[in-house]
Amino acid sequence: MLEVRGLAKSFGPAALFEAVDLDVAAGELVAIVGESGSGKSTLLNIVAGLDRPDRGTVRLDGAALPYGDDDALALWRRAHVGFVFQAFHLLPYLTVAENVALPLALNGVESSQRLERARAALQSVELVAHADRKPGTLSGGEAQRVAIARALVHAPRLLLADEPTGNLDEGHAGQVLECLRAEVKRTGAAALVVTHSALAAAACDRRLRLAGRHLAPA
Ligand SMILES: Nc1ncnc2c1ncn2[C@@H]1O[C@H](COP(=O)(O)OP(=O)(O)OP(=O)(O)O)[C@@H](O)[C@H]1O
Repeated sequence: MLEVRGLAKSFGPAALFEAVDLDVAAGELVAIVGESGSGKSTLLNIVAGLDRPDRGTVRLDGAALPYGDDDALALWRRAHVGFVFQAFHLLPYLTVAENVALPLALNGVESSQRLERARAALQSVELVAHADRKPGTLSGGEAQRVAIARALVHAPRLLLADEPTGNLDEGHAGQVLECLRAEVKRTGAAALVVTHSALAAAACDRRLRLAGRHLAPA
């Protein structure tokens, strides 16, 4: 479903990576590991349409990302990508359900349908009982499960997670990884998980290492 071919990126004279190839199937979780500074987040950002490659192509369901057109790229990202960040990035002044509904508003879903879909997404991550609370009252693990519900509420084809367990202790990390895995399998999204955590990498179906400017099985 996700098809990356010959991807290259440099900042300045030294190449961060070159000729990166990557395929991710529907419902598959692939971990990207590698030393700090090897370019994992940059690779994720290029696949997300937040950054552009110097060379190479990224295709989703056969369609190439429109890197040459800012407006088309923003629309593509909004419709097809769900993002989970290390620091959750929930808006503190909105309720949990309102946070989860945000991607629906951005994608033009009618307001009458948004709350119902947000509650269904929260049901999937077993947090519907917390729908009316503010994010500040949740544990880290709960906050990240809300972020997973928000990332998937608009049924994106691609789920991208950058250090999703980086702010969690091992117990919460385990719950979040179980949730992430179950949700990816349920929705059939293709998932890329950038991580330094052996626990998180082990929860994925495959592990790839970015090192020496190339991506290879870990
Ligand atoms: N916009 C930018 N301009 C210049 N250099 C950048 C830019 N973005 C990233 N870099 C550099 O590219 C290198 C790779 O950064 P990146 O964040 O992709 O690495 P990473 O493998 O995700 O690291 P970490 O594991 O520490 O998060 C770093 O040396 C970083 O300073």
